[in-house]
Amino acid sequence: MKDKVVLFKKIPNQQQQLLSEYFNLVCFDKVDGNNMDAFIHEIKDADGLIGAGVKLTPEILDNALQLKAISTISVGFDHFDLDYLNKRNIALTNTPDVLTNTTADTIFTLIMCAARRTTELNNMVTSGQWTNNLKDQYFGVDVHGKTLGILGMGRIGYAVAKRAHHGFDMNINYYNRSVNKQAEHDFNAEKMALDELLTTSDFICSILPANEHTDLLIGQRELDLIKPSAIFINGGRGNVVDEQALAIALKNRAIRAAGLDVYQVEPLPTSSLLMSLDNVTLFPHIGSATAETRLAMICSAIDSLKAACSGDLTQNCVNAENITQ
Ligand SMILES: NC(=O)C1=CN([C@@H]2O[C@H](COP(=O)(O)OP(=O)(O)OC[C@H]3O[C@@H](n4cnc5c(N)ncnc54)[C@H](OP(=O)(O)O)[C@@H]3O)[C@@H](O)[C@H]2O)C=CC1
Ligand SMILES: O=CC(=O)O
Repeated sequence: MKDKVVLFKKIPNQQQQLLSEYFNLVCFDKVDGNNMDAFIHEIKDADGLIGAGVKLTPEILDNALQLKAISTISVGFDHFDLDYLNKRNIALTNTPDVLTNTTADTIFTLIMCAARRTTELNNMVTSGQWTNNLKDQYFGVDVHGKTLGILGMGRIGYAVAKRAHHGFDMNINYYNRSVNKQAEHDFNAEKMALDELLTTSDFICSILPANEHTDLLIGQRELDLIKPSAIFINGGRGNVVDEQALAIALKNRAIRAAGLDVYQVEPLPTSSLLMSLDNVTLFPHIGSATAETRLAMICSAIDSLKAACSGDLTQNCVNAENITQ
């Protein structure tokens, strides 16, 4: 008999068809407060779940009595309680690698936009205020040749460093727990303590995942260490940074500018101070959002779910070592 799988995100028909050939499939285009009861009813006898954008709490998953595997269509998995999944012996798979280059492209776009003030200048043109040759008060700063400090030299950090080093002649510093020998070899990257990286970098770029050690890693004390001429980028997770303290630092020009794709609360509330600042570029969490990459993520998530449901935990299973077969 086929395993029962509940899909909780709209995916293209072709990929949905693939899933239904392999599994007994139940589909939800999305799950929210309006259809949570129906979703909970369907997961009661499900073997697998696949989707994105829903925080599947222990309270919800307690209803899924025979669940073997969850496949999240994202590389980040901080919206799951891993200890709980381990206790329940539920495998969790994610989608690393296929989104690395696209996310690095997005992060580099933020670096460029923040440095060259593209949002501010675009608004100036479209509001009809471009009436003369621009004075130096509108000039940006160079990116090439500067020092980039990367928080989180993992897959995406490495891909950002590659663009920065080879494309823009940037010096690369990084903060990580482990040494990234590849980055040190390929880009002459230097591993540093956090404080040293913050005080010496012209661009600081966080691509850290959310975990208990990274929560509010960049608070007021750390922001105070950043050079007033420096630019702060966050493409990892919003809870790494004290967003209110960052907004105040930007407002006071204690930091030149910022480029953000992720926030403590998403979607970013309209009441956020960040919304009223002209020295910040705000993206709506679109790091991996190209047509090609989102499709690749869906395909990867399907392959990993098939593997995990059949007992093969070698494909992108983040808690393989805690699952007993
Ligand atoms: N904006 C967007 O749309 C996207 C955001 N992301 C985010 O980017 C994150 C990174 O993705 P990816 O590069 O593939 O993941 P990796 O696991 O390859 O990289 C994460 C890096 O962070 C480091 N790290 C983790 N915890 C700490 C810590 N406490 N202190 C210092 N360093 C730490 C890790 O090294 P070490 O453990 O040795 O310290 C590792 O080098 C994802 O988890 C996700 O949250 C990903 C894709 C798209
Ligand atoms: O934030 C996106 C992800 O894939 O993680």
